[in-house]
Amino acid sequence: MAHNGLLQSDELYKYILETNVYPQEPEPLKEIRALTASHQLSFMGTSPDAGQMIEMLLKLTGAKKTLEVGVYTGYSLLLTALTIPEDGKTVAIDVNREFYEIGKPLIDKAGVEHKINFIESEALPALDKLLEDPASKGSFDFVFIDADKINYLNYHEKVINLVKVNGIIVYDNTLWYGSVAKSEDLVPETLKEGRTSVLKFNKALAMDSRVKVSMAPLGDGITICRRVY
Ligand SMILES: C[S@@+](CC[C@H](N)C(=O)[O-])C[C@H]1O[C@@H](n2cnc3c(N)ncnc32)[C@H](O)[C@@H]1O
Repeated sequence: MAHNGLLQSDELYKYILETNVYPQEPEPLKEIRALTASHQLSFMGTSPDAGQMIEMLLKLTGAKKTLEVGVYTGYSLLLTALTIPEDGKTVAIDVNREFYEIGKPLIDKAGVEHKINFIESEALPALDKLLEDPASKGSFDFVFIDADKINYLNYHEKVINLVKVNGIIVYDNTLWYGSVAKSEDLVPETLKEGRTSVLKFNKALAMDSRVKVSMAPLGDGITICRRVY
């Protein structure tokens, strides 16, 4: 989800984007970002600075088999498909196919659609289905969660069993526009529900011995988890 200025100063964020995010952003990602900019929910798109970190993690871990929950128009999905190897595969779940169809022509143009298995579904039953398949359990190198915040803890309980030991799970929006660090009376009404979910999630994750976590102030916060056992 895009940054809205609460987390860092606009000047600093602009500096980061202009200095090393935009110059390194691949052309297909620039195109999908531009295409999404006119959509009424464009604030939902993954921030390019968070995307840059995801690309680095995918490369560093040599990720070949990945899972994404929350596709929207496909910025993070296209980034993943461009980054994993030619024989890599990514399973992408979203309840809304129409959003995915907006970006799909650019995914096709980039020639990476053969790496993508898009599943149109509510995420929890789709994850349960994956868990029923012995070949999926503990098999994913990398998981990206970027859907409804209220379910983050539910998603965590599923994907912790889908990702490999030492595999990575990245959660988006874990600083919720910077609202997590503000007292509730200063938080706009529209952010309160998400803030409550994110606060609960962040606290639970910090106590979870199955993962080691690192929170980074990219976009409006990403939490990077490594499955320990
Ligand atoms: C923040 S957007 C994802 C942004 C995307 N990662 C990108 O790079 O542009 C959240 C997406 O999650 C999907 N979503 C929300 N709740 C969901 C649910 N319960 N199950 C599946 N998808 C869901 C929405 O349809 C939306 O497309």
